[in-house]
Amino acid sequence: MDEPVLLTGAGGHVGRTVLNGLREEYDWRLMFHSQPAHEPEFPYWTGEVENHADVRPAMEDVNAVIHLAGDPRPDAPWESVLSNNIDGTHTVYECAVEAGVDKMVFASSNHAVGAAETDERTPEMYRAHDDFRLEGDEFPRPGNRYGISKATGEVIGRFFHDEYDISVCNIRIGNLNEDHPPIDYERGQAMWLSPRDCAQIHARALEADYDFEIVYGISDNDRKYYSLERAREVLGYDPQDNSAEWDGAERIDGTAEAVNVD
Ligand SMILES: NC(=O)C1=CN([C@@H]2O[C@H](COP(=O)(O)OP(=O)(O)OC[C@H]3O[C@@H](n4cnc5c(N)ncnc54)[C@H](O)[C@@H]3O)[C@@H](O)[C@H]2O)C=CC1
Ligand SMILES: O=C1O[C@H](COP(=O)(O)O)[C@@H](O)[C@H](O)[C@H]1O
Repeated sequence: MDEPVLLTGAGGHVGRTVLNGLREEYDWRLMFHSQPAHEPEFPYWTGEVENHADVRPAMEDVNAVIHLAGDPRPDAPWESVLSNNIDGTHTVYECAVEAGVDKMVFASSNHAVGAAETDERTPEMYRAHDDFRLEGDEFPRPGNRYGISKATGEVIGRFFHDEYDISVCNIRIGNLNEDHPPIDYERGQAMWLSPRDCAQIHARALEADYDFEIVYGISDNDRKYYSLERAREVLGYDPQDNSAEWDGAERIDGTAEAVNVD
């Protein structure tokens, strides 16, 4: 893709991971919440994603958007997710279609289906021998208000795709909080997304052809309970990492390849 790509939430953890992995690959436009500490190497804008006047100028000449900005806290209060996540995502879509953007990649979350992890299924579903999988075509089942906001973001995308024909890929991101799998946390190891797999799935989502998709964004973890089939089939995603290859913060085979964020 030669045309500019807008990255919202560029200063956050996922944003820095995507940019770090794909810096050379795209003509980036960045959106930050507030003035970044260091001068960015790409054109950038600052502001609130729920504010049309802040977002619209950043969309000019943009072909695709990776929309990450929002409140990422699973325990975020309703007022915050309503404004930052739901209203913000609606405004980003509105500005995108006004500007003629072709493609939106939206940071959805495992929490859009968090309540599928029932007492009956857990903790077995977090273990490698268990073959339960969520495919991505099931009805959302959020376990908190943050999850409601992410499921709503997917539905907002459905509307804008059907009404305005923008291509939409919702990536239900698992856990990208460290550059190694979470320690002593089976659920987190099951949904770990390594930094390089994070960069790859976003690149594939920018390059692939699709109408409206929901895929899971995790590494190829032995413990997984999210299917990677749709991401492989539609995006050509080919994850390189697996939380089972790690012992705590160290790779079992001793290689130190991968994966720093900054
Ligand atoms: N880190 C993870 O493991 C996961 C993250 N996600 C999603 O990925 C996205 C990025 O998450 P992280 O980078 O981890 O969070 P983060 O908090 O590090 O980054 C979010 C960025 O969005 C900005 N932001 C928040 N509200 C804004 C607003 N109203 N207007 C403009 N900018 C705003 C923040 O200032 C921050 O720079 C979020 O949408 C989150 O829900 C989803 C699943 C897992
Ligand atoms: O959507 C998100 O999910 C990750 C993983 O969830 P957790 O319940 O295991 O922490 C979370 O850490 C991140 O903040 C959130 O945005």
